[in-house]
Amino acid sequence: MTLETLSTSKSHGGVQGVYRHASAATGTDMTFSVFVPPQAGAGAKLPVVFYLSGLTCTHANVTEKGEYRRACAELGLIFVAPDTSPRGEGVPDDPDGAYDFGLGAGFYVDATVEPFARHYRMASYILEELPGIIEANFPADMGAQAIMGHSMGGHGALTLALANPGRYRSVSAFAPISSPINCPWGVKALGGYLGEDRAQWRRHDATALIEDGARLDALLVDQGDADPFLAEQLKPELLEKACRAAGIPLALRMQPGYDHSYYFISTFMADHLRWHAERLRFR
Ligand SMILES: N[C@@H](CCC(=O)N[C@@H](CS)C(=O)NCC(=O)O)C(=O)O
Repeated sequence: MTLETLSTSKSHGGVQGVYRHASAATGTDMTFSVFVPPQAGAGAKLPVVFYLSGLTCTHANVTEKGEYRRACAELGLIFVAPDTSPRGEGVPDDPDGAYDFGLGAGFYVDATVEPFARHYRMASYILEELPGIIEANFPADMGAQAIMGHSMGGHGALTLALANPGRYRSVSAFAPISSPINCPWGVKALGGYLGEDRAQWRRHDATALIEDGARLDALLVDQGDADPFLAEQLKPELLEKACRAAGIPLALRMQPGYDHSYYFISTFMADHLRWHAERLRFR
């Protein structure tokens, strides 16, 4: 596998890069960004935080607006930001070009329904292929991985962590889709990618996974109370109820006045990275 370097720039003493490769998982080229902090070098292996973005995003949204580099440089964290779907020739999109399905909206599942099953394999990409590429090309300690995400990416972070115990040492989310089987974005996406057998959907729903026995050691979630998607799509109360019943320590911080944007995310990004660093260091 050849990794093509699209750009590298020094930042906060480290290196912010953007890279592209031919993906076996998706059958397309995939682009991602990586920040390597200044602690790299002399054989040091550093913990890795994977950040999964939300609807309409590429790697670029968080890379340009997430304001994670200062904290990663202080804490010695590698920060990896993948794309949210396959893209390119032959990759099917939403039939109406809607923003909430298809391109920019892979939902971090492996699709089983045609015409999406061929390329839309974001779960395999995030869980298997991308970590292998990070391990082979960056000074990463793959025994110290964390995952976080926003909105659709918060759903991705939660579900991938819940379904793969032991893989990630810590999990956090900004405004996650808490229960896709109970909101319009999720019903459309899971139906479109997985078909109408709703029993299959539960394996891709954080709240349902917890109800069905999956566990996390702890969970940090920030949610703006002025987020326009809060009541109809995000529904943190469902996640809160499931965590309470399961005894999962959830820090759900309702943030007054904050919306769904990167102005919100960037405000609390350093808090999340510190929270991850504490759990990545002590093991
Ligand atoms: N109003 C948005 C809805 C999608 C949206 O808010 N996407 C969030 C993630 S769910 C986002 O991060 N957008 C890109 C950005 O703010 O840079 C649109 O129609 O494009």
